[in-house]
Amino acid sequence: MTDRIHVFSDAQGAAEGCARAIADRLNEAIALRGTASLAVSGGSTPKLMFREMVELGLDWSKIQLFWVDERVVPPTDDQSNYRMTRENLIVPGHLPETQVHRVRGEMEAVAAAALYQSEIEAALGPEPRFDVVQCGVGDDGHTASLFPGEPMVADRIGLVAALWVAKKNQWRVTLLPKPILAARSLYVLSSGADKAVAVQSALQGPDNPLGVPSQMLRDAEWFSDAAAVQHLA
Ligand SMILES: O=C1O[C@H](COP(=O)(O)O)[C@@H](O)[C@H](O)[C@H]1O
Repeated sequence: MTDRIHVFSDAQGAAEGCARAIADRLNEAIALRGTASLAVSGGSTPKLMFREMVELGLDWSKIQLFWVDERVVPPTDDQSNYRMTRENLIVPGHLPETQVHRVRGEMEAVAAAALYQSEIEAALGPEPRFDVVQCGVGDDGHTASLFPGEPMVADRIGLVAALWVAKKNQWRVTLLPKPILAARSLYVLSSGADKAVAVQSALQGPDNPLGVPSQMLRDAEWFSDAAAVQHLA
């Protein structure tokens, strides 16, 4: 294991470690540039991290919040990444709505992706560099909404895409690798024994980014509990 992998005894510890690292990088960006940008992932893993971020007292008036990916569902839907973030970070942390740049999941997917890209470009320019991108890893090795077999994992030009994810029977909108890998700090939060095989494949498996899209995160900094890294050598 390398020093880029931070291992904690449990999911709460990993979430706190990741939250603190994110907060430090955002505070540094604010001190340097007066503003900061953060793109977060969805699913369920970031909930603990968001609750910790609320406690850290960040100056959200200076932080622009984006998402790594979104399910194309209304913002009130149980599956909405925005809804999960709203419940665990935006409302309890009193984030100003002006700082929140959500994917319009209630729109048709291609139009939602185009609108999201234009919102990113308006905030960060045509070659966006988020101060922090926080990714997750699915138990199948996906990251963002780039699932195994998705050729867009090789795209190094585009910023945002709409894509049909057959295994989820769902449209998604996702950041593409270029803006993810261009982040000033790229963090991965992964916890739980159900992630152990995916984490091992991502970090130490034979090179196969098409089959294991989270391999594109090999140079990122990882925050994991012991269960998720149990197969790492
Ligand atoms: O579908 C998604 O899954 C991944 C992993 O979610 P988790 O709940 O297993 O941690 C997530 O990173 C992504 O944002 C989400 O849309």
